Amino acid sequence: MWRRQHALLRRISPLKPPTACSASAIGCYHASAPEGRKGKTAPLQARGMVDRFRLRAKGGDGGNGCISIRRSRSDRQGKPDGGNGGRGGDVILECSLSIWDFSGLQHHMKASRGGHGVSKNQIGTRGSDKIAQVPVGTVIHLVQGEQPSLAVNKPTRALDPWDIPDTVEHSPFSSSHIGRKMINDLDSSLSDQQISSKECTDGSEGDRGNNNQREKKTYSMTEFVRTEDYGVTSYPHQVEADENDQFDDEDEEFWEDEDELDMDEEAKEEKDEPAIQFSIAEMTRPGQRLIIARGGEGGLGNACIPKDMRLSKAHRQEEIIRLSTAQPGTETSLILELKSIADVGLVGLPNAGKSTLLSALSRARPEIADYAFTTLRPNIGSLTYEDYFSVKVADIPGLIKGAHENRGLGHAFLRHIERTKVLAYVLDLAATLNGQKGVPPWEQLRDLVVELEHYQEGLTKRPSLIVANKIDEEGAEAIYKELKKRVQGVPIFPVCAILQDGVPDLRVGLRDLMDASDPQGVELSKILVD
Ligand SMILES: Nc1nc2c(ncn2[C@@H]2O[C@H](COP(=O)(O)OP(=O)(O)OP(=O)(O)O)[C@@H](O)[C@H]2O)c(=O)[nH]1
Repeated sequence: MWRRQHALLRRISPLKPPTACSASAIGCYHASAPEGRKGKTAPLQARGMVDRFRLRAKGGDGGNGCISIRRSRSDRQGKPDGGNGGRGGDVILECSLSIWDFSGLQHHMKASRGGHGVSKNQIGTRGSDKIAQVPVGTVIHLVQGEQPSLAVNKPTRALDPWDIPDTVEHSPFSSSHIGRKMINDLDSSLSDQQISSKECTDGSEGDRGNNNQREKKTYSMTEFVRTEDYGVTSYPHQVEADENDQFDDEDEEFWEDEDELDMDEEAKEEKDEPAIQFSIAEMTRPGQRLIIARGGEGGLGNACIPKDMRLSKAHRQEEIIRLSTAQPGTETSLILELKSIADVGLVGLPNAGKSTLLSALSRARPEIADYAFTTLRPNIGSLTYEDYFSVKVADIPGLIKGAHENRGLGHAFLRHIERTKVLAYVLDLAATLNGQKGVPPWEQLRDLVVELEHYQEGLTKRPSLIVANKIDEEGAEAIYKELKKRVQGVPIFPVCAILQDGVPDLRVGLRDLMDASDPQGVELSKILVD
């Protein structure tokens, strides 16, 4: 049990889980106090952000077509009247502004299967889709399976009974034309079977066909898209609830893998790494939808199978069985990663006043307290200028010296500033004042630059400025003067975030930096440290 929880914690956080065998500690980040500031540390709370998530998804299998003969007094020989099976549901990710991280997601998601066809030409129900909401800025890495595709809203042709979801409908006619088209589509999809399932990674042919080709022919409103950014999309077959899914437990193979995944998580992740296709898609706009696993097509009912197939009786029987068998849904294994999208990234040691500054600059109200690691997840605020120019500012949890060795909260959150255009180093002028055993601001700056460079080479070359915070504290003025002497090349703004002193100038400074044609980053050689 502990082993599984341990593996789970390792999976969602790059940090080492607590060593004590306490179930209550699961899900908490172990945050050590920064150097020189021991004593007050954040209480361990199970509210850490989940910004990396491993997800396995399976589309619902299609329902089988029905083979049935309807006889009557006047027609002793009878006519085929078996309905088509319904299509399985899709697993869909939807981008939402109201979601912060992946903590609400399930590691395994499965859409429900389509209903089987029934006699009297009744088609099976379409399986319900499974929709999960993810935050804006979600990047998707493909570990295994099919490329996800975006659902694009396009005018579609008139619905025929095959398209109507979630209903058992009477098919008005068993059109042999439709039947032939479906058979052709089915044949082409079977001949193009691709190896997508886990069992087939060794290159041998698998039973699972790639539904994509057939899918594209039958449904014209979906398109294969890679890493492209579409606007709000909608999907006509959406059904949220999956509670009454009578078929959920049927695919045991899929759920059996859960144990395997948890038990050998670390080993498996390492093994999988080389195969990962990084950043295959990004979800950047609210409402955007991405189909990550497709439902399988339903089998054909014998009413749809044309009589004039020129086959021997035995072969015809075989062919009918083949055509009436539904296709399985596709399976995918993904890693979701959250990279916030902001223009300005606030970086600083814990307690430097980043969250206070964010609340002074914007309407964001992050948690503020006088202990280190109050911020456990990134906060984003919006700074709007008089000309309605808007800048997004991200406040990430504090960095400490040695973060690249997994100290403090480590580098886990730096991905949130990877995309920012401008960096604002928030330095605490009061760290060494009033008997505090903190680090002087120029050393804070050096440590931050080293950590950022450890995370990503060249990151500190971005346009940067320095916020010398807590200028209101006694003795801070002298430290500020010393800082100006010791650091060259970037603008420094003295600020008291708590009273909002110097904040208007900082706003202008940030704007100038965004607009500047040749702004500079912080260079280690231009920081004088004893
Ligand atoms: N005197 C003074 N105190 C400040 C100022 N800005 C912030 N503080 C205080 O510094 C402490 C830490 O502020 P936070 O905004 O939580 O600092 P942080 O950098 O977000 O801290 P982490 O969440 O640990 O990363 C709080 O007690 C604030 O009230 C300031 O300008 N002057």
